[in-house]
Amino acid sequence: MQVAKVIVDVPTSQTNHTFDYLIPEPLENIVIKGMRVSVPFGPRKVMGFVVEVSDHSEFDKLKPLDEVMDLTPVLTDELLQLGKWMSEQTVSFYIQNFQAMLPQILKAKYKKEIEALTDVELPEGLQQLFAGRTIMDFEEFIERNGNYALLLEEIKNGHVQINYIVKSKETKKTKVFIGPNKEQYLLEEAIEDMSNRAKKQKKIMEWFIQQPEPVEQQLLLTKLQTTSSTINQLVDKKLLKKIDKKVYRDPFQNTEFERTTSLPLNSQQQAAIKPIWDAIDSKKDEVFLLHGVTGSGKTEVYLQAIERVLVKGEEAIVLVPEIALTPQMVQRFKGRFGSEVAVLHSALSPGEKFDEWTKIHKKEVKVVVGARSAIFAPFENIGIIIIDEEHETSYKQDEQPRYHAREVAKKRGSYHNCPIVLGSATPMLESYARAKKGVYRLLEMPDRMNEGEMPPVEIIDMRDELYAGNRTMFSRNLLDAIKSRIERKEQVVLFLNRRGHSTFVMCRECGDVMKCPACDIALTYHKSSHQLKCHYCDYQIPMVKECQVCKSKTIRYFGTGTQKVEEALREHIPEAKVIRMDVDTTRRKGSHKSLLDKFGNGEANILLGTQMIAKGLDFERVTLVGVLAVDTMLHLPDFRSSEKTFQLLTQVSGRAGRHKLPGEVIIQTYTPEHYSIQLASQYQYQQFFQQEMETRKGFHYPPYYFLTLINVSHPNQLKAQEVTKTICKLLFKHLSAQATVLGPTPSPIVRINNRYRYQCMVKYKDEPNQREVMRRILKHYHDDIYRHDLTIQVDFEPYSLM
Ligand SMILES: Nc1ncnc2c1ncn2[C@@H]1O[C@H](COP(=O)(O)OP(=O)(O)OP(=O)(O)O)[C@@H](O)[C@H]1O
Ligand SMILES: [Zn+2]
Ligand SMILES: [Zn+2]
Repeated sequence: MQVAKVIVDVPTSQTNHTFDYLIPEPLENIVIKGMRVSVPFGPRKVMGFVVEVSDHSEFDKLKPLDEVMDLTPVLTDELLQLGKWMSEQTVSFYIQNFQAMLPQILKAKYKKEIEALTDVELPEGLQQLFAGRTIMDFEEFIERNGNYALLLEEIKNGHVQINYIVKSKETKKTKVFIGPNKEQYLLEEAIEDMSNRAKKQKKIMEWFIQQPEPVEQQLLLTKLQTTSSTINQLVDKKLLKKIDKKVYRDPFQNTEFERTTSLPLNSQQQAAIKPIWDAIDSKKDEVFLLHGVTGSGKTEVYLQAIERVLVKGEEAIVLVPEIALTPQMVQRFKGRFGSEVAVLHSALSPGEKFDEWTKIHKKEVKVVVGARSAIFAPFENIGIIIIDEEHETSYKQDEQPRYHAREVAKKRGSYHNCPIVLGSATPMLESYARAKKGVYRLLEMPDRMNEGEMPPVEIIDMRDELYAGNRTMFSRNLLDAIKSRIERKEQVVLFLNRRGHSTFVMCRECGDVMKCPACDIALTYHKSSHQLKCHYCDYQIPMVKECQVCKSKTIRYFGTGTQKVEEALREHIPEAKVIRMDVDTTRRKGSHKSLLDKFGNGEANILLGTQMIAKGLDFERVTLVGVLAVDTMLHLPDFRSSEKTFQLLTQVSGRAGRHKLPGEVIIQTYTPEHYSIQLASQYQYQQFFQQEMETRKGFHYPPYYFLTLINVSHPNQLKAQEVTKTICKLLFKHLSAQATVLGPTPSPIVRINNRYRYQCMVKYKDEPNQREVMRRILKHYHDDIYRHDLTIQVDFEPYSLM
């Protein structure tokens, strides 16, 4: 008897354990760990993951499982273990974690087919079923009682493969390839016979004499500037032939990647890479923090570390934040490692994502470059994991499972005995503190690659502009500077902060921002009740009519959009050609790249955009970076707002003067004295670190304390509040006396979709049993959650406090 222990796709706290199913005889030894199966569950059939196969069960009368959904496991042993660990860490369901590791498409309904890949005779049992076809439905295989063992064997031998067919436009693409239909000397003869007028035809023929490999028709058309009718004429003459080829959907198919080779490293790069190489060679799961200023050559260090890994026959994962996963970034990895690289990010269609994942699964690639979820790449021989811009908050998933890619990376690192490299110009406070304590190994690259200085930063006090009668969003200096770049045919990057619209209130005379006396957090203006509130504690006051400091009546809420800025630019500098990049202009697929290409080609003077232009861009002619409204970020109700502002300013400034032309940065602000702005303008990471650490210590924030945030929501306000209150009480009772439990407090956004939201925050040093307590709380509310529309979200080490 064989029994499959299955985690079923029914995410509730009462089904969060394995269920036993009998493996029917024909599937014995076929069903193995890591495969998905279809099983009866109550009246339904559901999908489930096999996490173990055993020869006995504590239960009698087992139901048999229905069908296998995969013939090769989709999750490795390591990933199964990892999923279990993640579910414990994040207090989420096992099924959520396993699902999170797979491409979306595998969660949808799809059909499977079996494809014979060879002309060689297959074993009889299979050959019969195929009956001369190359493709057969998997359903048919089951109906006709096909032999699984035989099929598996042939999959292993590479003679057949399973294709997943999704009933939509996401199916595998076929493409028309053109290739020679005759041997080379016959083609040469044919050319001789052609009339002189057939120039176009000759050109194509010459191409295939040079290189006889079939090429995609589309590529041929663009390369040779020819037409499909010309090609068809040659096909009709039987000189060329058309071949239908199944191809992976390759999002970069039309991009050609110039191959690059390793650059000789300079001395600071050498010093940084040496310990990484050592860890690779000695298979040590050390965590490195590579702190290198913008333009210091971190990416080259990554590339050469990966090279070392590939030479050993091992694999590499590189994580890049979504918005930094620009064509320029992809280019650098594809340029160095070519078709060894798979790229995973959210702009890909589900089908494209699946194809990239399949390449990894089939071990056709050795390197994956991708956003957060690429950390689950099903490699089995990892030699290094690199996390670029490690301070980015997008590495934490903000829905269950709320995992942080850095923590998952460390876990995988210790499984594979490989180093982890965290890179940043502005490491997260937590990371730098760990490096200082020796938990991570610190590698510093303080100088820019081009020997250049960091571009000088000028801070403009917008209050002075106001006094001088300038009520526009551009200071006089910024306008002049932009005009001079346009004259000199240089380029400008204008950055506008998108986050934090109209939430905080500031005096335009003296720049004072209203803060909570107990939390050091900007108060948030609530339009509905006309109040100012603190989102960490209960403090609230009516909206003020005049500034508390200078008594001026010029109190304003903050917020401007990119569109407004574009209009204003047109008004003040009519001759400027502007490319605007924001959520609106980049919605269409490929528009991100085409806008950047346009800018790179010099088709515009100014690139105006939000967060998405702050990172990774490297344009030679950009000599001026302007920052329009940093204040919106500085005063978000978030204890990390100073840190985020510092990081952002440093990143944006890093876009200027990266090559031969010297750069300049202009920051406009109403609070020029703020230490984030001051220290960012002087590129003083160390001082910033020290000062910010003091603040965090004083207010009991990370890295001195850990936080846990519990968010409760319900359509009935009283219910949400009551539940939160009870949770606070329970936590107070069951956690140690060292933990502080704050709340219940209304969440910063009190109502979303007619649901009221309350939160409770725990600050603690060490609470080993808090996860157990949280699980018990969730279990306690099981009924309310599944029947009465209550949600409780638990977020350990939260990044978003909204
Ligand atoms: N050893 C080297 N020799 C010559 N040029 C180099 C070398 N290393 C890097 N460069 C070049 O220096 C420039 C900056 O390097 P890179 O983009 O890797 O820096 P970075 O630290 O990743 O920057 P950022 O954090 O701003 O993205 C690039 O144009 C890169 O090609
Ligand atoms: Zn004032
Ligand atoms: Zn407060």
